[in-house]
Order: sequence, then structure tokens, then C-alpha cells
Amino acid sequence: MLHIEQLSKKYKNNIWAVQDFNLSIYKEELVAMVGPNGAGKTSIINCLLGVISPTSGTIQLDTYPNQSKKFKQLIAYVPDDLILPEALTGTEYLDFVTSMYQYEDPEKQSSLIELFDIKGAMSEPIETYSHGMKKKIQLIAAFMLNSKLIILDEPFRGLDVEAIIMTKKLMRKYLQKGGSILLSTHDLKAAEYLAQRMVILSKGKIVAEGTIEELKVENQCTDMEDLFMKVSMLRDRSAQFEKIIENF
Ligand SMILES: Nc1ncnc2c1ncn2[C@@H]1O[C@H](COP(=O)(O)OP(=O)(O)OP(=O)(O)O)[C@@H](O)[C@H]1O
Repeated sequence: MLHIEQLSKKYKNNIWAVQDFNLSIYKEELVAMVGPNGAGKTSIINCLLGVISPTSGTIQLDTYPNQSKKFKQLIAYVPDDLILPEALTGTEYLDFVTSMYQYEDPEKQSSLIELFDIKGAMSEPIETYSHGMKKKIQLIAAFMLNSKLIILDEPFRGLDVEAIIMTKKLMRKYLQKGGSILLSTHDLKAAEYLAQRMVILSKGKIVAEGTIEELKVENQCTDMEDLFMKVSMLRDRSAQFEKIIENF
């Protein structure tokens, strides 16, 4: 499936955003990628999508390198930011995505529109959508395709409770049907609930990787937040933060 090998990214300002990052994601597997702000998650996703060029390393989906057209057709992406063609209606946007990916499944598309309950807004321009509705249209666009891997960057942010529940169920179903998911999130509870494996990044490097159980045992933690603070080396700063809050 997806294989990322020895990926490194140094920006022009000489910042190493990612160093020697290795990750494989297999069929029916969801891997959660977590890490503090600036850990390198977005840089990895942007390298994967070909938005930026890595300084070194390779990325392949099956046998297709990430620069290939086939790779791009097999990957769907829901970004955290909501950059959308605001003048298009929901229907026009989905038509645009369909033509870009050269894949059409009208039945799947309309069932997703029903699931996310935005049928009434489909003929309205996206600029009139709420934050949550914009997220929903992006989720519909990602799940309606014939992808092998979906990259989800904070997919639940802005969604209402019902949509969060539905999205989690949809993700599970997508995995059962043979897909793979890379989930980038700060939501440790969702990551713990959904992921088969977790990668924890800090300052561009993997500091922990494994199943949630393995990570908890290895680090003698029962709680996800405690585990995260420990392996991302933030726990040392906790005492200082506690003091600031106490004096606040
Ligand atoms: N275009 C850029 N030019 C220079 N440095 C950059 C650029 N983009 C990101 N960086 C730096 O690379 C490092 C990793 O940033 P990145 O955005 O990948 O982290 P992140 O894990 O996605 O963070 P967040 O959780 O805040 O979204 C940071 O030190 C950041 O300042």
C-alpha cells in the first residue's frame, strides 16, 4: 500500500521540518499521525500530495510514485483549512472533483449528500455555507471517489455531533471495504478510538510508533494525554505550566 521511505524536508530557511520519516500504511488500516504544533505533520502531507518537493526520500502507493497521475487518482484528501471555490455551488464543486479524478458514482454521491444532510444546500454557492457545511462537502468529495487512501487532516473540526458520529462510521466502513486512512489530528481520543496504529512526531522526527496498546505498555502510561506528553517530550514543561495556571 502506501510506503514512505526516508522522507526529509528542509525549507529554504534551513528548517528541517521532517527528518528520516518512514511509514507504511496497509489495506484496511488507519494510522493516526499526532504531534505538537510544528512537529511536521502538514509538511509530510504536502510532500505526499506533491504540493511541495521533499529534500529526500520516496513515496509510493503500491508501485506508483507520488508524482504519477495514477498515485494522485488513488488518493483523496480532506484538508484542515477550508479553501474551496466559494463561487461554485455544492453540486458544481462535486462535478468539478468528479471530472478532475475522472471517476463518477452518482449513487454513492447522493447517498453521501443524504448522510451529511446537506441536500437542500447543494444548489447554493459554497460562500453561503457554514464552517461545518464546508467540511461536509469536502468529506463528501473525498469519500465519493474510488480512492485507495484517504488523508484526513482534522476531519471532525467544525462538524456537529451527528456528523462526527457518521464520519467515524463512514471511515470504519471505508476501511472494511479495503481502503486505508492517514488521520492527522490533535484529537487524541478520536485517534485512540479509530486508529490501528499511531505515529507520534516531535520536531520532525518519529518519537513513538505502534499500536495504542504497545505505546501505553512501552511508556507505562494508561492515559493517552499522559502518553503524548511523555513521548513528545512536553511533560518536562508541564510543571512550569501548572505554576503559570495556578498563579493566573
Ligand atoms: N513554508 C515554510 N517555510 C519555512 N518553514 C516552514 C514552512 N512550513 C512549515 N515550516 C516549518 O516546518 C516545521 C513543521 O511545520 P508543519 O506545518 O509541517 O507542522 P505541523 O505538525 O503541521 O504543525 P500544526 O500542528 O501546527 O499544523 C515548523 O517548524 C514550521 O515552522
